[in-house]
Amino acid sequence: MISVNPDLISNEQDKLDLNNLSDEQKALDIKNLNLYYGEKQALQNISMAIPKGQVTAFIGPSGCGKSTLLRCINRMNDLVDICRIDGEINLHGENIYNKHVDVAMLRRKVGMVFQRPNPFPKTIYENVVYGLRIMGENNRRVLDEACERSLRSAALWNEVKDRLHDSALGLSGGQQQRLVIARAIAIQPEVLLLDEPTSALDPISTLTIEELINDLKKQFTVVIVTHNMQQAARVSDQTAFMYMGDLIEYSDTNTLFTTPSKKKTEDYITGRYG
Ligand SMILES: Nc1ncnc2c1ncn2[C@@H]1O[C@H](COP(=O)(O)OP(=O)(O)OP(=O)(O)O)[C@@H](O)[C@H]1O
Repeated sequence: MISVNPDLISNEQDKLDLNNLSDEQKALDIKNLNLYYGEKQALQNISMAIPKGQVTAFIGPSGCGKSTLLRCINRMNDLVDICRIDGEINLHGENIYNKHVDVAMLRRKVGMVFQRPNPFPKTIYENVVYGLRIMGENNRRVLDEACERSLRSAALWNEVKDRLHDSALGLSGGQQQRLVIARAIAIQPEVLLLDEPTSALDPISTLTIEELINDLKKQFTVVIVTHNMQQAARVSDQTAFMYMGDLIEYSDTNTLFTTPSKKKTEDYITGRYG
């Protein structure tokens, strides 16, 4: 049995009705999304609304389309030549797949952190302020403030404040992953996508990142892909279970792990297949 973080087991009346979120409550609204890699369809008619200021987890067996769906949210799949998408992902009521959408601008609003920490071979400071510099910000005071604020938000400030000008490559894996999170949040995105952010980390670093995720949702909407059901149960407010490109069940995390409504979900969470 998967144990759900008791902090997340809210009263019935506090639960969001995921099928009837108001526009103000929605960070993202995915509608009838289909995705094909060449001939192969990898996502089938996905519709779901992702609430603001919460953590939403995508879970499901390997190859079910979790990362593909996550990558759709900041159009990372545009980089895959054979990929074709129809349907909508609305951010502030506008479909991010509309022709005139500036993808660089979209990725400022929707940041992403990958499985393996990928700091640039630069100093800790330059990693954090990288996005701001690209946006043309060179004011030292602004950069210093953003650096400290982002490192504090990423729970890394105390560990690195005396070596901001050392290479980021000298940090441990867990510190590097928090640095990459600091880099992603320095430009103050609205949504943070985390693609298996702890799968390359040891248990202590994993715990630190999970605690961090809980804090990040005070400032950002977080969407996380995880292989690890316990992790989804610990960190997310709602969970989407996917299977072979279909969204099988999407509900608040407590309900999904304790009283799933679909047989496939139950089989998965009880370990009947993985
Ligand atoms: N670039 C690509 N080209 C062709 N097929 C792809 C590509 N990326 C993913 N796929 C296929 O799409 C399907 C979904 O893959 P995806 O990586 O989204 O699954 P996943 O649920 O994240 O899996 P995992 O947990 O193993 O990372 C799989 O069948 C995969 O082989």
